[in-house]
Amino acid sequence: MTDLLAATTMSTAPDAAASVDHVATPLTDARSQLAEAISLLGLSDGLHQMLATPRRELSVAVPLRMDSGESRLYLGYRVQHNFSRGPAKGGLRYAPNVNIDEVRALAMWMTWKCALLDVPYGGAKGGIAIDPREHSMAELERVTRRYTSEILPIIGPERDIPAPDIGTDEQTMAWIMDTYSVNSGYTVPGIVTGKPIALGGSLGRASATSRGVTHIALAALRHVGLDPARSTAAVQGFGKVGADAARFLSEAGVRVTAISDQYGAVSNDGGLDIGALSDHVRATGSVIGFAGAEPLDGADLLTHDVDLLVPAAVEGVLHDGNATEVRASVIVEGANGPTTPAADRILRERGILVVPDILANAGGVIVSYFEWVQANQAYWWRADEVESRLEERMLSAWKHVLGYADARGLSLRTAATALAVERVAEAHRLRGLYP
Ligand SMILES: NC(=O)C1=CN([C@@H]2O[C@H](COP(=O)(O)OP(=O)(O)OC[C@H]3O[C@@H](n4cnc5c(N)ncnc54)[C@H](OP(=O)(O)O)[C@@H]3O)[C@@H](O)[C@H]2O)C=CC1
Ligand SMILES: O=C(O)CCC(=O)C(=O)O
Repeated sequence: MTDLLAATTMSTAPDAAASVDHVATPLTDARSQLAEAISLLGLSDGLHQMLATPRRELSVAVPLRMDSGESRLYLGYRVQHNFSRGPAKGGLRYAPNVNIDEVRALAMWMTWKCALLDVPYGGAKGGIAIDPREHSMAELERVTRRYTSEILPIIGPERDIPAPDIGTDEQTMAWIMDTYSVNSGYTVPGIVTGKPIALGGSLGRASATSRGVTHIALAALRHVGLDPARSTAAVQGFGKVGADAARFLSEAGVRVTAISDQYGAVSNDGGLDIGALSDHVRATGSVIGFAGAEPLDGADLLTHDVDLLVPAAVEGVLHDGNATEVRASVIVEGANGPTTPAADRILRERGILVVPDILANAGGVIVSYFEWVQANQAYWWRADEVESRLEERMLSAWKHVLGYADARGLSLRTAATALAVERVAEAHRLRGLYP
């Protein structure tokens, strides 16, 4: 067995995992989840090695001329974890702590997400280690165009299709589409998803991840016997996913009592006014100081006394240091990788239902798939068509994962990962790539 798999196996052993959680990284977490699925499915070491290793990855140096005339250099990455079921697909992240191992983990999770939802893609992810808040729009445009030029040889509407993630948005996608199209000599709308509607984006993509999170959250609350209209929720992160998830939950009757961003949190036991909070964030850049709430420590949001917790920010926030303190009955992962394997074990022992990222936040990639299909056919769907097809896919996957988990006594994460890995393994076997 290679060192890679030896390390993976070690991190799944209960004793080792308990003692290494404080050094867990998204990549050790992702590999540990894969190892568990491989062992459950009885798949070979050879296939395990193949699925633990990205098929292709590119590291690029991205020079940026600042508005001041000064030059800076940023590191960027694009990792294509797997494309056995179709083109690689996944978001592009701009954040200061982006690194190759994080991008590898995020790309692997994309592979499982697409397989689980039966979207005909493999998994990819990209990132630049840059803080977008420190840059003007002109600087962000230059850095995006240069990064796109650097990764141009490996992306394409039939190869690898980027989309927004942390720190990027539809404007970023428009610059990528334009740079790619200029190099191709014609307009290629299918090169990215999550682009502006005016450039061939899909109605409903911007809010799709949050809509999907909400469908799953309402189903999960009902599953544990809680009436959403009498339930409370806390949401970590008030960005593209968290803000709309808070809004949709609130519209569905859930009382959202606490919300955080990277600067801290606010709470109101009577329920936060999400519209007013959004106005405050637009005006000030943070939830901090919102007049309709009390200040709350950002870390305390995760252990707030609520029925539903929606982590919708970054990886590894629920770990063995705080999982024993979580008071929610249901956790629905809007973010990718917010729960470490050690926290997963603690939460399961405590009877807390965790709906994993690869199921809960799949709404984004589902509507990205719809957008790609629409762009390729140059035929656009109505918003209600997009939304009803999204709901149908989310709830059908939820029932499938729940049934698989119940029948085998598994957690929802183990069930979802096993179902996804099984589909990817089948694609490898059918294509003759089964070692
Ligand atoms: N966008 C999408 O379609 C999808 C996104 N995801 C995942 O959802 C998560 C959020 O992505 P997205 O909403 O797009 O990103 P955004 O950049 O739009 O928002 C991220 C939010 O997280 C907040 N945040 C960052 N660090 C912390 C922290 N330590 N504690 C609390 N809040 C924090 C940010 O705060 P601030 O506002 O202060 O910067 C911001 O509100 C990521 O894990 C992403 O991979 C998953 C599926 C699809
Ligand atoms: O919409 C997409 O293609 C991918 C979104 C994404 O990055 C994710 O689901 O984590």
